[in-house]
Amino acid sequence: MDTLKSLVQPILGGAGSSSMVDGMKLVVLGGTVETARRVSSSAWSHFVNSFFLTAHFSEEDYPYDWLMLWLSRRPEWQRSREFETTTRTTTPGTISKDDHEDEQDENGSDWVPGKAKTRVVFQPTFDSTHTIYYKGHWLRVKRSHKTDGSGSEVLSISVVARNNTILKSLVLEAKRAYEAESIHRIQIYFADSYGSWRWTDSRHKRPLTSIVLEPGVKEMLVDDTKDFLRSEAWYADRGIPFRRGYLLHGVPGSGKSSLIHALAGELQLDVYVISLSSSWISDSMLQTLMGRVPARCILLLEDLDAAFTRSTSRDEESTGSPETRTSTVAPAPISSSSRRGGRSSRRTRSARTDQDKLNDVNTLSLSGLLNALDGVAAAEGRILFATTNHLERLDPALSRPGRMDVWVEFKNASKWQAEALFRHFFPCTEGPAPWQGATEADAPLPGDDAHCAISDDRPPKVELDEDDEELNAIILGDIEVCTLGEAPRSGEAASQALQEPSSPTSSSASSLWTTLTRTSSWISTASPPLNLAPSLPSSPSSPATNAQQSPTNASDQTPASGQFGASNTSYIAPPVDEAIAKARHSARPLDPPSLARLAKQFADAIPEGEFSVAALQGYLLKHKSQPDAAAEGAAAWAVSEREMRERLRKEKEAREQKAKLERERRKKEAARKEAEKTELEKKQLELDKVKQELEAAKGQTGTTNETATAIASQPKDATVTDAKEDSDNGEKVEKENTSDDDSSDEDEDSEDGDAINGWD
Ligand SMILES: Nc1ncnc2c1ncn2[C@@H]1O[C@H](COP(=O)(O)OP(=O)(O)OP(=O)(O)O)[C@@H](O)[C@H]1O
Repeated sequence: MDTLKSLVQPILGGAGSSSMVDGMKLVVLGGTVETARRVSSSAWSHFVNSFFLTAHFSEEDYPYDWLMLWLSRRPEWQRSREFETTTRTTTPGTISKDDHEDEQDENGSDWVPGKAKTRVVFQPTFDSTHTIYYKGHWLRVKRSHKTDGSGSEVLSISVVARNNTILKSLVLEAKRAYEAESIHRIQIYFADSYGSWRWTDSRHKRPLTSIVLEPGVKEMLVDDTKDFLRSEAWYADRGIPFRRGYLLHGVPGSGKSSLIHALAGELQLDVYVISLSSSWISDSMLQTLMGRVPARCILLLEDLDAAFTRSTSRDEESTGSPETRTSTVAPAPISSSSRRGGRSSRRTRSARTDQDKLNDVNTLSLSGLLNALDGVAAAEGRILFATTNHLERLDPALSRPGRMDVWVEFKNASKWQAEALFRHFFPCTEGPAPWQGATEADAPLPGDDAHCAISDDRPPKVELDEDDEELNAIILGDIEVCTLGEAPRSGEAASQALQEPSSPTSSSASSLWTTLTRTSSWISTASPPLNLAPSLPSSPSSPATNAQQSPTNASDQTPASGQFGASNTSYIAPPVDEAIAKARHSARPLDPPSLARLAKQFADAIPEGEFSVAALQGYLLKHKSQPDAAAEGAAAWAVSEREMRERLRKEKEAREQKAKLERERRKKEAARKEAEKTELEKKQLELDKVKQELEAAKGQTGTTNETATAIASQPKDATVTDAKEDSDNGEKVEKENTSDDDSSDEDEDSEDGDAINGWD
């Protein structure tokens, strides 16, 4: 202290202010204490943290969602003094009756099914640590933002434990809870413009029974996809990429998307959707997205043709071949003629520039798409579904086996579909058949007495069973029979089956046969179970055989064969939900004969293959509580709908004709203006020429004047005449210079001016 005093003393000028010294003492003391406190606190926190195990869960990964759901269900939030409420759905999105058990609306009335209500969930707040007791351990939970600048969230869970078993158990429990919640729903992910998959929607599973397709199609798809999912080892053994592609093509509103939705529910797979018509989709983006789909999922490429519509629109001369389409993607070189300039080349250059700009924004090429589908980065185990309304626009390279193994064509509704739709739409007093509530694939098909149903008691996830001979036989039956349709290979039974479609059938039946034959010919190229050929004739009750028989059966359902209506047992109405049956918006349940009669009346009134199923559904929706009116009014609706379509078609044609005439008029106008311009240019050139000639004449006149002056000095007068023929108007520009005319240069200039004005 004396030292300090001796140091401070000179500064204070010897005044020796003791209060100043005391103040400084306090500052030094305080600083020392604070530093000691900080050091000890940091050391303590390091010491404590060294006992904690910490797991971090990033928002982009699935466990984050599992854990957030798990956390939101923890009772701790009821007591917590700090929590966050949100209506953002990161959970499977279920809003079940249970969620609303103790909810009442503002009026105090209970929540009713169908009434929209927003669920509020409680979550840990950001950047604060929450403590949760779990299985004898205290968990420290913290939500924060990543520090990498991405702004995405990370959830950190710490626990004092010797190993990470408790954390593993926590994640597993959260996963199970999540799956239990999502068991009745499918998760939809959409590709975003950053190359990531964003969870977008959670939808209730759509029962396959609600999809009305010709018999055999759904069954074939369900069997084929299930078989694929259980064949991983088979593919691996043979070195075949474990991927399968399905191409659903056909008219709009025929059920392509609905079928994929229903299949996803049936297979318990999430759906990852890429719309190829998105402007931001590029080769590299597609590659990234394909590499990021999980191993087991449905990857849906919507509007497959849209990508190539864009390509062709970039280059009208595109032939549609892969090379051409690919080449359109590369920036178009500016031709030498356009570099030269000139009006037309300038126009070309501006068009090229526009095209370059477009290419910069959108660089999806066919080769890029093909690579993404089956390149090294493409995920294994995924089921690819692609939809298109324009099959003809697809390149063969896209739809070859290996990329698109199974093709299914969707057409406008047949009479059979119309009847089935009606039966599905209106409730029936009779209870559901034993197989109802499972999948329609499990339900017997017409003529199938000993259908080998897949157990109703299915586990939530598709279990793989390599030794399922029955299923192998099913698939094999499809393959062999339908392959024989193109190249007979497998025995008498199949040959007979092949002959069946040649019998007179309805168009719907033959279309189905086409579908199955084409489909199965693809299947035959890649499906695994080849070792069971002899089992085909011995498995007549398999869905494969059903599929093989369905063309004939489908034809049996047509009015021509008298099987419509009451005797049509191939489509059984879904079970009646009591709540729906009682509700006012739904029709009173019909007894089976009435339902059959009305369904037949409805189907009879609907022309074969003229309206989409979506259109029929729209009509039925208008009469959802009046089945009689729906059946009776169907014929009139079909007529009015046809008339309306005809009117719309004519209006469209008229519009197109008008647009065409307008285009032609504009074209003519442009041509006229162009001709005028050319004419003007020509005149300008001629005028320039005349000017030059006048200039020359002026020079000559100058010389002549000199001569004239010389002559004028002579006794006899002389006259010099200069005349110019006007080539366009035939007017003659004549200039007379007499030898005694003392015209100056200015006079001649003014004459020139008059001549130019005359051109103008
Ligand atoms: N075969 C069908 N069975 C049951 N419902 C159908 C069927 N076809 C269409 N629908 C109904 O019509 C609507 C449109 O169907 P969906 O979107 O599946 O047709 P799409 O073929 O995918 O059409 P697009 O090609 O225009 O995308 C849905 O509400 C669906 O319920």
